[in-house]
Amino acid sequence: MEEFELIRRLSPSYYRQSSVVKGIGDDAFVFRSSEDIVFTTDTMVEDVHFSKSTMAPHAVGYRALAANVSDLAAMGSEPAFYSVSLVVPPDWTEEEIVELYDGMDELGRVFGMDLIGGDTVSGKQLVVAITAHGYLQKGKARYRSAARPGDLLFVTGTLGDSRGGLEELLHSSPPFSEYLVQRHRYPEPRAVFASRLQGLNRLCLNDVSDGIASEANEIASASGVTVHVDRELLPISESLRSVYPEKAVEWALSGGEDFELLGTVSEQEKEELLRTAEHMKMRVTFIGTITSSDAPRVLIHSGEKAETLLPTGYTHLQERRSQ
Ligand SMILES: Nc1ncnc2c1ncn2[C@@H]1O[C@H](COP(=O)(O)OP(=O)(O)OP(=O)(O)O)[C@@H](O)[C@H]1O
Ligand SMILES: Cc1ncc(C[n+]2csc(CCOP(=O)(O)O)c2C)c(N)n1
Ligand SMILES: [Mg+2]
Ligand SMILES: [Mg+2]
Ligand SMILES: [Mg+2]
Repeated sequence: MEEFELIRRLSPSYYRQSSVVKGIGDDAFVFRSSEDIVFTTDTMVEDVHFSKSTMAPHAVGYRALAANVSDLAAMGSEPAFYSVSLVVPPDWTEEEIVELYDGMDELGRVFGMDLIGGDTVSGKQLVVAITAHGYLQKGKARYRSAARPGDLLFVTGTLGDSRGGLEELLHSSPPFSEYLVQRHRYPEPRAVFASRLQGLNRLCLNDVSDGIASEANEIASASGVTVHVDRELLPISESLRSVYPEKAVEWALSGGEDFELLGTVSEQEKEELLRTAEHMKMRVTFIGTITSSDAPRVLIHSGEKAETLLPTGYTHLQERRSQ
């Protein structure tokens, strides 16, 4: 495999976004805009975010882009572009890299996104670093700091399935549940839902990459509020409950990589949010409330009992913290 020939093979033959001025092929990409623009970047590394036993190249590409689209959704934006920096180890073939790009394009197509450039270098492990861009109506970015006392806490889809799927892939052959494996490999970032909510006056959004224990704490800190989560209301799929009954709640809280949206909405705008979800046949579950606070935190309630929910979940570089 040779760098320039690979780039030629990976370059799109046309662009879906009409704002493209100069696509792949010069020193950089150019587009024209009069709207607010969102930029985000997330990276996937072999043997950290996936391994050859958990995911085929197609799913690696799909999920690397899905993680980025999920952050565009969490800002309320409409996905438009992505660029890809690739570190390719010797054991990955050209066909596997092409498959990885096919996986990205499968998701890119859903949102009308264009691949607009990137970089290709050789190295020891596969690394896919994506930067994605989205459009926003002016002033409509959905911040973690937008939660207010009296809001309702909601989450899209179901939680913990991705962690269940990973367990299946690492420890159970054949897997008990194809559904869980699919949810791990092919998450559905909620960008259409988020961009259809641009009419709401105020909305707080955060996407679930590390688990809601972590994401709810980010909302509490950024907004200066207490987030209350009701353990009994967590949306957990039938599959996860039946295959991993003892682990389901723990993984719903801190399994991570669900790429659902966790957010807060006012009582007044709740109905519009629900109507939008129903129209898309997408599950939205209200799982708690927001109250004012001098010390931002997350409380998890179970019947009469309430305890602090700490931001547990996957944290990179954790072993270096004490150094
Ligand atoms: N190495 C870095 N250099 C500069 N900014 C960074 C770096 N890593 C993260 N950030 C910034 O920190 C903020 C939070 O990033 P973080 O990656 O935690 O969010 P996320 O993408 O929602 O979470 P996750 O990576 O778990 O999906 C973002 O504004 C991000 O751009
Ligand atoms: C082979 C393999 N081992 C472990 C995991 C679990 N995992 C890796 S990164 C992450 C959190 C999100 O990362 P980030 O903060 O970078 O978005 C999780 C839950 C996996 N997916 N594959
Ligand atoms: Mg990130
Ligand atoms: Mg995020
Ligand atoms: Mg992210």
